[in-house]
Amino acid sequence: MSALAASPFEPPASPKKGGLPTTPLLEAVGLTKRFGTFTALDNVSIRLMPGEFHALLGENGAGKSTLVKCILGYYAPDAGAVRLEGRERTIANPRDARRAGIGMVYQHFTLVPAMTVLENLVMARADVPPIVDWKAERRALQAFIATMPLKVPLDVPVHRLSAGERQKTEILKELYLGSKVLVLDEPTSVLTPEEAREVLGFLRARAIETGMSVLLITHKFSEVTSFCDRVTVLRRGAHVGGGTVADLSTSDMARMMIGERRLAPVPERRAFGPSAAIVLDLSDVSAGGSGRGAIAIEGLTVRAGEIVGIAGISGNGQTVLVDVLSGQTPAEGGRMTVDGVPYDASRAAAQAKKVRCLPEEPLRNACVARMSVSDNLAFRTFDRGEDGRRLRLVDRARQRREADRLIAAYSVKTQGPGAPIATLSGGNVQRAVLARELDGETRLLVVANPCFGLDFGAVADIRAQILDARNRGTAVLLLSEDLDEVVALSDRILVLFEGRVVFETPGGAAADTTEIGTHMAGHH
Ligand SMILES: Nc1ncnc2c1ncn2[C@@H]1O[C@H](COP(=O)(O)OP(=O)(O)OP(=O)(O)O)[C@@H](O)[C@H]1O
Repeated sequence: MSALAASPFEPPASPKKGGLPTTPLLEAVGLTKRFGTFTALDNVSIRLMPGEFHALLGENGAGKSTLVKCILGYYAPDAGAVRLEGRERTIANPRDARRAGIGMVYQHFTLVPAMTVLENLVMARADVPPIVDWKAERRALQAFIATMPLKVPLDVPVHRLSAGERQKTEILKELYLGSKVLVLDEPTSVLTPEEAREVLGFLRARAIETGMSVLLITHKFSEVTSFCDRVTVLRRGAHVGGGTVADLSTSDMARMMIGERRLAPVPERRAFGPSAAIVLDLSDVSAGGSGRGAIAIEGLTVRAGEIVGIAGISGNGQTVLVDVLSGQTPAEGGRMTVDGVPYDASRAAAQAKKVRCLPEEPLRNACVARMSVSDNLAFRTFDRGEDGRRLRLVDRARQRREADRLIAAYSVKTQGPGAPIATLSGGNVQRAVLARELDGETRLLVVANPCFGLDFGAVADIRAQILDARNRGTAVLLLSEDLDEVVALSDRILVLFEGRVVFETPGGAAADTTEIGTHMAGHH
């Protein structure tokens, strides 16, 4: 690593946490990371003071994950250094980071599903003895948990926990392991608004109390303004601004993130009367056995030119519903039709009926990670000619032209159509899959959490695309854990609770979110 330059920082934020040391707990100076000829991180510096809650903002692909992966030892930076409490430290791998007291909570869970919370927490320790004294461990852990306002059941296997409980367990694990610097990658995306406030409020209080520093990667300005002291903004791999949150408005931060670029305007809603054709019709559809997440849907219809939003806390049947509609799980009973004809969700039926599906976690569920962006964009059409007829040989040149067109039309940030899709940032994988599924004529579109992990500019783009599809007459079934999104996009909202539709209400301004929330929580 290069010699350290003087750090390019303004003086630390106001000394409101009197008594805390003034040496930064962690300082990354001039970090640069290249992938081939592409510079993902260009001379970026960031400083975390003890007790500070620091937000890391930037569009999808700005370099946020690359920065934290360099700090945590997943990547070796090409230049720059990391200092801990004023001293330069080489963090060559994640284990070094753990030893140095740097922990991270990822968007995706890292707990072992079959093990209990207790087992997960104990086994995560760097110094697990060969023979574990479970009684003593339990006592120690119980004493630790008793001091924590976040509660999780110790003896329940992780796979039985709700998404919110798992997220809390991940955070407790980091605290139990004694992390002094905690990096959180969009931790609230799986939490209800209430849980999000609970978790962030708790961490903020803990930072002030213990001097721990928190680095929060987020796309939600409300989390920055409510919980964070300072912010660092990245754009195209470079540090483009930052400062004390109290001195910045959300439009200041937005401008740092995207410059003067304008957001996609919200398309006007075209009126389709109540007589528009019913496209999707489910009656008495059951699937998923009798366990958690199973569905038993008496009736659900979506008409042409209508967005029907499914609101619900995750784990109430959304995944099984999407799996049934996309042919991943067979329905165990009931009847499913598209345009009045029985529908079995096979690839042939989906193609014939122009049904498209965007599952959640597209990199895992809708892509082959090691294949190129171009191949992934072509999955739906690779064996079809321009006239839709089946081809015997794949037309590579056409596939490449199509990939170039989709990459441009949907602003997918990639080093080129030949790059493996796994090298794209999370938000850009989402854009690529949406490009594939939204392009062309669509009769029925099923989308699950379409804006998960997207920056605010991308959210505006994607929502506009979904509304445009509706205005062209596509029937849209939108499943989202983001209630604001369901309300904003839907013509009609259904609440899914324990696999059943328990409530129906119009969307938009007419929707009463408190009433919807009550039904989501199971109070009918
Ligand atoms: N292993 C890799 N190989 C090649 N390019 C990569 C690799 N990892 C990241 N990149 C590129 O570096 C850039 C920064 O990606 P990064 O994941 O850090 O963005 P991000 O700000 O975390 O985005 P998001 O908000 O979408 O998660 C992107 O253009 C991405 O394609």
